[in-house]
Amino acid sequence: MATVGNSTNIFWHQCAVGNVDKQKLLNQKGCLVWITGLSGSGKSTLACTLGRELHSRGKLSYVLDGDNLRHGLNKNLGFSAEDRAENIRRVGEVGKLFADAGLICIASLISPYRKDRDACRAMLPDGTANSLIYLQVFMNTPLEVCEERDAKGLYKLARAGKIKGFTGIDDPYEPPLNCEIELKPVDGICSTPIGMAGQVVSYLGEKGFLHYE
Ligand SMILES: Nc1ncnc2c1ncn2[C@@H]1O[C@H](COP(=O)(O)OS(=O)(=O)O)[C@@H](OP(=O)(O)O)[C@H]1O
Ligand SMILES: Nc1ncnc2c1ncn2[C@@H]1O[C@H](COP(=O)(O)OP(=O)(O)O)[C@@H](O)[C@H]1O
Repeated sequence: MATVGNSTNIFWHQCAVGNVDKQKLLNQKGCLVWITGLSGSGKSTLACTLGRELHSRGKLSYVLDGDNLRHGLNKNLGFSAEDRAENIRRVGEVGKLFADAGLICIASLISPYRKDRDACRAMLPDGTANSLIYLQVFMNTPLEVCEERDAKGLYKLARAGKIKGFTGIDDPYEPPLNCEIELKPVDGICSTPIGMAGQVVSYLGEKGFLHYE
């Protein structure tokens, strides 16, 4: 019997089929690939391209996109630091469930605060002994490039003061200190989405996530 948060007198029910069985079934290892970066840095594009690349290799993945989840699961949250923290916490918990189901879960959220991202990392075990793992990908696209792209016109609105608390303009973004993969332009040129997804696929392959033995 346990007390967790505001839940008292609760019990953990163990199921017979565990995450190792599911990973064996799928011949892959469950994990949470967490993509962080500014709005317009290319997170969603990378997430979807990575999902497609994995699918073409017969690997099951699922994309949790911040913008999309705010249409449902997280529609009661805004962009205050507290709401962003709750947004990241919920997506971390959902990502953990997908990873537990044996999937390569790909989360793409701005997730501007280091402590919120680190809290998600801490939710998943450290990857030893076939356990689940959290891998952080930093889309280190400079603000000038994101603002120049301005695919949704939000930077223009933020600069005009019509959106308050916009990340990178009048709200903070804390770059990761401990990411597994950093993707940034070389000599001012961004790699293609397929090139970036290829880097992540290679990393997953090298670390043994694309098969189970
Ligand atoms: N104030 C403010 N700051 C940043 N972004 C804003 C804001 N208001 C709306 N948007 C839109 O919301 C998308 C980011 O949602 P996230 O859930 O990823 O944000 S966070 O992780 O909780 O910070 C973000 O999507 P992306 O551009 O895909 O990052 C924007 O479309
Ligand atoms: N690697 C890339 N090179 C050039 N443009 C890109 C790249 N990745 C994404 N884009 C473009 O940048 C814009 C923002 O991409 P998006 O994936 O929506 O970013 P985010 O999810 O971080 O807001 C889109 O117009 C997209 O086509």
